[in-house]
Amino acid sequence: MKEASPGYRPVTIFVVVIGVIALVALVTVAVVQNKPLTQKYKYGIVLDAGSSHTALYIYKWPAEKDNNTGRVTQANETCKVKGPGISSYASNPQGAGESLRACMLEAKKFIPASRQEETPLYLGATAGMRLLNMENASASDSVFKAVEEALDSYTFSYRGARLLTGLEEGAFGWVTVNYLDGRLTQGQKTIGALDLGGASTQISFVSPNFDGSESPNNLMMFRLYGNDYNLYSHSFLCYGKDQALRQTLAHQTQSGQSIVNDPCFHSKYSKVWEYSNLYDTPCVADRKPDNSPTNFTLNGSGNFQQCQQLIKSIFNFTQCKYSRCSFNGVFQPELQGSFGAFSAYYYVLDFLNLADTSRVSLEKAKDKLKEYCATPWPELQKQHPKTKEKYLSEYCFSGTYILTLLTEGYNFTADTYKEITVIGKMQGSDAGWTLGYMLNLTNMIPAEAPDRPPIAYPSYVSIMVITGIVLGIVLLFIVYTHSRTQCSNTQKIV
Ligand SMILES: Nc1nc2c(ncn2[C@@H]2O[C@H](COP(=O)(O)OP(=O)(O)OP(=O)(O)O)[C@@H](O)[C@H]2O)c(=O)[nH]1
Ligand SMILES: [Ca+2]
Repeated sequence: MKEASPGYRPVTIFVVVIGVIALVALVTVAVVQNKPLTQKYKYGIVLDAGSSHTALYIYKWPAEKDNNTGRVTQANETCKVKGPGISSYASNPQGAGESLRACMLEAKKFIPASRQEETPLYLGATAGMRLLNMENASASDSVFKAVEEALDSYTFSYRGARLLTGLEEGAFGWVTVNYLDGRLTQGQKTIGALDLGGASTQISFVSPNFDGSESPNNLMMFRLYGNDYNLYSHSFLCYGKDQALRQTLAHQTQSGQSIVNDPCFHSKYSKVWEYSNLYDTPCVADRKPDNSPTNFTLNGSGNFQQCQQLIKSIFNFTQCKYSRCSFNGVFQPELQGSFGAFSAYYYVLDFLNLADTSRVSLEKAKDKLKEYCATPWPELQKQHPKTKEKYLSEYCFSGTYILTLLTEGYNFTADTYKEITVIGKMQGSDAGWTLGYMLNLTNMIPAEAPDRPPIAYPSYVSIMVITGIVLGIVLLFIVYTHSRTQCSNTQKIV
């Protein structure tokens, strides 16, 4: 007798083969079709022509998705231009253009040749050039012209060099930190931005009751990813840390003395300043005493409290024509939410180990600074042999200035001080106005939220795979039961 075979008929085998092929095809198409292509990048360059120095930033983003959210990051280690800021080249404008050469060549090496022609290149100048423009407009024009000629000579797509307004500088810094922190796409709570430069300082934040009606000059309106923001921002020219220091020195040299005992510098520290040099800035020029000697000698006395008193003297708290003010009669709405503080806030507070504000309270910061300022200069030099003398000598002043600006100037309290995060880099990108500036000029932050596919890519693939497998099982089950029925029918007939 012949053994009972399963009795698969050719048609059944055909159906199974087709089913398996369809299943494999379904899964393959789902995975292959949606797999991201090998990543290619586009690039953008922004030069930050600050008062103290110029820095070059290269940004990159995936080539296929210009408009995607939160995908632009800094691509390079910041290239710092050797020498001073471009505003120092007033008497040699050509030198300003030439000074950018080394960083521009670095950018040429970094960005693939095939991408260079389409790479936008911007230069934005801030407070140093604002001051030069006030002092000598034709000199600032010449510097801009020389810089433009230099930048236009490279293969990149040069899009202009211009002076940012203080409002733009503050607002783009705010865009940068909120973009990097992923707070813009879904309309999450934003964080305020605190930027401390050499010549100016900015504060920017969203406050619920601020609509600009009381002080329209402080309003920057944005519509980003479908959300509206009324941003408050103010830039204090002459209140960056270098110009603030000059203001304190001007305050102490009003009678043309030849010796100044300065509490913001360490005991046994001494430095000779030329009067003509100190007063060579519009921030203090009109206060230059008559008949002053050529020089004065600054001798440090290292006293935090006295230093704080001295710094307070450069703020004017007496007049305010608004419902509330920070200082110098400038409107400021009530502080709101958390803040990110960068640039010199970071350099200084990080060096002084005061950057972690959740651990180092305002009171503790003051105590530590008191002790730090009281350290004699020779001892400090021994402790930090590698730190640049200029930076090292000024940390007592700078730290005291920061705490005074925040508390007396902007009205931060012990409680709200804890809400300040001191930021160096965020997701690998430096915090500062440059990224926000580029995102704005390249329209990379859409006003409306981009249309997203209803299902995210990983979920889509999972659904396709699971559905395919289920279909396969159902198919096999049908084939199996079908062949069983066939088999028993055959046996019955036999
Ligand atoms: N300690 C320290 N200070 C720095 C460093 N880099 C810059 N500074 C100083 O910090 C201050 C602010 O620097 P930046 O933020 O570069 O200022 P800027 O952009 O040139 O000036 P603005 O045009 O006013 O914004 C200046 O007084 C600089 O001299 C650093 O690495 N360490
Ligand atoms: Ca700056």
